[in-house]
Amino acid sequence: MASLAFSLEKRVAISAVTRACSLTSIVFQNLVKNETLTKGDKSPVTVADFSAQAVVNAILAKAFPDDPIVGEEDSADLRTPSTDGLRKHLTSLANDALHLPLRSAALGDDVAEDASWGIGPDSPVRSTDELLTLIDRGTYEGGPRGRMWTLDPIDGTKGFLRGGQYAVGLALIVDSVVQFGVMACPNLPVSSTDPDGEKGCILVAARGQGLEQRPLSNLGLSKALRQPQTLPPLSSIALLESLEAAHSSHSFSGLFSKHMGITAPPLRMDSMAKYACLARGEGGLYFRMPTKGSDYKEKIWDHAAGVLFVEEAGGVVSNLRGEPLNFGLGRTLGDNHGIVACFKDLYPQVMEAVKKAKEEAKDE
Ligand SMILES: Nc1ncnc2c1ncn2[C@@H]1O[C@H](COP(=O)(O)O)[C@@H](OP(=O)(O)O)[C@H]1O
Ligand SMILES: [Mg+2]
Ligand SMILES: [Mg+2]
Ligand SMILES: [Mg+2]
Repeated sequence: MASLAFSLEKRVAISAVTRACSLTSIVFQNLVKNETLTKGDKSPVTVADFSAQAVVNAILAKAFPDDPIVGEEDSADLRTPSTDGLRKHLTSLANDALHLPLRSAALGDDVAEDASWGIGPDSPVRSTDELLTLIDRGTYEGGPRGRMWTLDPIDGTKGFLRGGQYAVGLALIVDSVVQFGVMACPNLPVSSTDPDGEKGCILVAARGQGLEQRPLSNLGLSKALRQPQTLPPLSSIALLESLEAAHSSHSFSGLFSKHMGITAPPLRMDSMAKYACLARGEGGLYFRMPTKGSDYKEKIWDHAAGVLFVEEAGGVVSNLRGEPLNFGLGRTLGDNHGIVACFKDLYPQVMEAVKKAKEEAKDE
């Protein structure tokens, strides 16, 4: 990334998501069962989701005080007497992450942190009330105009709980277009060709400036990423999809794969790490189809950074009608017509197979 566009956003965002990851790892190692709540929509949320949102929002609030934030979590469930213990734990986790030593320019100027963002050992201690208020900075409604951040403090909470893939995802949207994004994936192998090797990476992209990856263990080590430029044979393509059958129809993706001529088994994993994998050249295709009868609307924080990564890596993302995803409709992507992301050259074939799979599904 040679250009200076979004260089401050990049330093701030890397600082924020890596500090959030330090606390999610600690929580995973000491996971206390009664610190996982079930939300109104029946999905899980843990003390790590809330604390990570507080940390990222605290840093954004200092560095970009005028920018609104569309974040997944809010503090309502934390303001009841039964969550006293959880609130206390959140307060210590968030303060510990914000007080970690400042990372200096020795790592490289583009990741050097700044004490004016309210971080480092000398930064103030935040009270529980302040942290709950910071979580609620994420309640912005979104919309078509202006600058806004969108944050998923833990994407793939189910993956996080089972020791699988999860991500901390943060993106900057300007006038409905995702311009900048970061994604930290603590359980993702640094090298796709060495699945048993070092795990934990952060991917960063700014529109028009490409995609890069750094190991979480050494933020100074940046590597540019691009999808392979030549279309791989269909026999080597695997479809990336949710592990959770309730999040994406596995039966429809099976039909679709048949019409595509994909023979490899699907690559199922939790979270937006699927976008990171695709952008790194793994799989070749990411597919998401609402289950029958579902009225779920996709959330902007689940897709913003990932869509930018795939586009910067030379791929294409659309809904299953062939329309681009619209990040200017509010907190959701609007009516849910599924999502597909793939190599550009593969896209016409993909849309043809979607059409055939839809026709076949109609007859079932
Ligand atoms: N019925 C549903 N259909 C599609 N996505 C859903 C869903 N219920 C929850 N999700 C979203 O799926 C995300 C996880 O993505 P994936 O299925 O690719 O692992 C969840 O993010 P969180 O874990 O941040 O809540 C949640 O936003
Ligand atoms: Mg959630
Ligand atoms: Mg999510
Ligand atoms: Mg989440």
